[in-house]
Amino acid sequence: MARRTMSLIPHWSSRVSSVELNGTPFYFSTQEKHRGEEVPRVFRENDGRCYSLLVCSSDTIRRAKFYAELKDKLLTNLSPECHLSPMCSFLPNIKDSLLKGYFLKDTSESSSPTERLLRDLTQRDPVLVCSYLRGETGGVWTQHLWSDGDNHTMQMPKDYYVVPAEAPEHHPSTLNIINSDVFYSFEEAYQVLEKCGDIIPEARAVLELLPSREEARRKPDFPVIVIEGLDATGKTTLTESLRDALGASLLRSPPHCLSPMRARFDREPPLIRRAFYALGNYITAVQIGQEGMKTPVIVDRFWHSTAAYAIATAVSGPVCNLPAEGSEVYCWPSDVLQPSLVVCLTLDPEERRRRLRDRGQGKTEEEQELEHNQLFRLKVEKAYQRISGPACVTVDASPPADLVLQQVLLLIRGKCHL
Ligand SMILES: Nc1ncnc2c1ncn2[C@@H]1O[C@H](COP(=O)(O)OP(=O)(O)OP(=O)(O)O)[C@@H](O)[C@H]1O
Ligand SMILES: Nc1ccn([C@H]2C[C@H](O)[C@@H](COP(=O)(O)O)O2)c(=O)n1
Repeated sequence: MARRTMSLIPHWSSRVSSVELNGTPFYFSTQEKHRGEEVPRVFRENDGRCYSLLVCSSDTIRRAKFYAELKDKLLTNLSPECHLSPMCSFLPNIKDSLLKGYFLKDTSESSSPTERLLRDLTQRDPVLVCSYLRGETGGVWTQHLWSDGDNHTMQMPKDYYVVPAEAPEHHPSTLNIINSDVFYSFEEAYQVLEKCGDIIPEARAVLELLPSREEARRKPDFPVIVIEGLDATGKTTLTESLRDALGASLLRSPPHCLSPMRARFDREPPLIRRAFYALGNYITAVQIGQEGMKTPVIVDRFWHSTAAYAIATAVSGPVCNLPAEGSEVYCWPSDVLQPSLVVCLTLDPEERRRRLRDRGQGKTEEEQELEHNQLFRLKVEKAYQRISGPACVTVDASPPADLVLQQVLLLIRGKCHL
């Protein structure tokens, strides 16, 4: 913790903080001198005490695990007069500079219980705490960075004034996507699961099933057609019909061999969960390489799904917060086999809900989230459309199943000479 804190201090006053109040971000920064700026929105009309908690550790697994637990830990131990809002701190436009945490307003009578809890956290956990004090007149607020538990002699910077800051050009939640949410090489995803081996036994089981990097890149002789789309858009129905119509092999990502471990990884924080799905694509790629030497191959979900769901989860707020079209975030990894054609099935939300209802099966938490959260669904669809190399061809899946099949067969015949 101390090493990570120390490395933050030289750039401390260049950092911008964002606090989300009812889904809207409010930005503030800090500076040594006060030049008459107004009080940032989050501190206005505030008669409570304010604190910020940012999770920071150079150990990425520890950081991800602790952030995932922090909210529950705070809600369980803080008094009901404490109000938490999601918060982050970042260096504008600097990749990997995002720190996530919570902003805490405490309106209880005594500061002691909250401060005792926060002090305990700084001593045991990878968290950086600041308290904010209102000046006598209420016209200025200052930020005080607490020293961490294991380094009492650390030279702390002086208190800073907090002032409003402009919204950044790129939404802060996009800064850490690469290799935290989306993995662009086998090595990067492998390293995450390798580091988890001691705490998640299933991670070791996954590593044992992995192929070599060369195997995952082997290009088959026959065309490879990937079918993508949200849950219940008709992927299973279509992929099975395509298999029969083309005499093709049918594969899926994640592959069947990972099914016993999947539920465990679905409960893990995004860093670990996404590394699992990323590695699943490399196993499927090897199977494609083998089957594709004998027959055409149809694949139910592949890298488009892994990237689109990860990006949509990582980026908070509306669709316009997503990285713009052409961003490197949407680029296909150079070590994953490129399909000949990717088809993305789309369906209007009402019909999708009807099909989900009719099917009535259990769903992953993320799929339940999709059902409830229109914004998330729009972000997944937009991310699908922005992924390039190969891009996906969108097909309306609302006609009857045999018509959807005919339309996709036409696309395949046009693109793959089958
Ligand atoms: N073109 C269609 N018209 C009407 N109903 C359809 C059509 N295609 C599929 N369905 C029905 O919609 C439901 C969902 O289809 P399916 O299981 O193929 O979707 P899926 O995309 O594979 O879902 P998941 O990703 O959750 O596995 C099923 O009950 C299926 O019979
Ligand atoms: N290649 C893949 C396949 C799936 N996922 C994730 C994305 C969703 O959370 C979920 C959807 O899968 P389904 O319920 O349709 O089996 O799995 C992924 O990240 N990469």
